[in-house]
Amino acid sequence: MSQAAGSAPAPKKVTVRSFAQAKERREPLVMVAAYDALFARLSDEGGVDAILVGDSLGNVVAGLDTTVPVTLDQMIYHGAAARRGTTRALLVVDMPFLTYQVTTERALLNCGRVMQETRCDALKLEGGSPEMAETIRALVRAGMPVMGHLGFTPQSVHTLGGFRVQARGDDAARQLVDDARRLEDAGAFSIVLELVPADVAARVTEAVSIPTIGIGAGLGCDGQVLVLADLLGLTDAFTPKFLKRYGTMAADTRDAVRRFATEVRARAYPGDEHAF
Ligand SMILES: Nc1nc(=O)c2c([nH]1)NC[C@@H]1CN(c3ccc(C(=O)N[C@@H](CCC(=O)O)C(=O)O)cc3)CN21
Ligand SMILES: CC(C)C(=O)C(=O)O
Ligand SMILES: [Mg+2]
Repeated sequence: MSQAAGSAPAPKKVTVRSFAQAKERREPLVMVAAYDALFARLSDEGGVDAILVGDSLGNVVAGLDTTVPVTLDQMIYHGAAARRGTTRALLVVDMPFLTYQVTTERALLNCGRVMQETRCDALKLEGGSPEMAETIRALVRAGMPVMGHLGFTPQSVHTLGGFRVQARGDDAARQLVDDARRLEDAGAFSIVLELVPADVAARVTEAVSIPTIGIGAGLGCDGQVLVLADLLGLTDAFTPKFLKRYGTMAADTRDAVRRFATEVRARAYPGDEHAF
């Protein structure tokens, strides 16, 4: 395709195919979780490969303790907003609790609604049971790309007994490898590995030909994901070991609000230059 003189080449749109190629070429994949057009656009411009409309929006946006109460309508609202800010990155939407676990038929209908109403590129589902694999197989057959999610699966926090590292020990590690192979066999194009020992995540990554995206899973994964608000330093009460903050936006925001308040109270804002 021709290119206007002087303009930078248009970055190629990321697809599930380019995800597979990244693993073959050993090029790390970069994903962030973002929930609206504003932060999706900034992430897209920052050059991420994928934007996840995560159900972590329950924690970050809605002030909940877990992702369990997040609804399908909420995911659709945020997914459609994030779509409007995303041009290059692959847009993935988390399916929320109980919208895909009951029957394969209900999963197909709910996932289809999310794809049609948000125009996202793919969906993410938690879990690696044989039942979940069969649901994923049906979704992929119907034309819906699926990213899996293993290790700590936050929608099961109550049965897992808290926010804890998973697959510690040889039996649990073997189980995780089996689950990952089952998801690959069912047609998942990628797998998030959350809160897993680094050596176990590396074993899983070697055992499957689809890319693994880690969060609290070490350097041996094929890519990394963080919640954008966390990496920006907006969520300063959230302090898991895996988190590295690349910004100080919580402090920056409080400071900016304080300065605005100070200037309003001092009648220093608006100045003549801000008035008509
Ligand atoms: N803002 C935000 N960021 C996230 O990464 C995130 C959410 N929300 N909500 C959904 C899930 C929940 N997540 C969590 C929540 C708590 C821990 C946590 O407390 N981790 C301990 C593990 C302790 C252990 O077992 O050793 C840690 O120190 O990392 C980790 C991930 C990740 N996801
Ligand atoms: C942390 C990522 C993987 C996620 O599932 C979310 O943001 O909801
Ligand atoms: Mg999630």
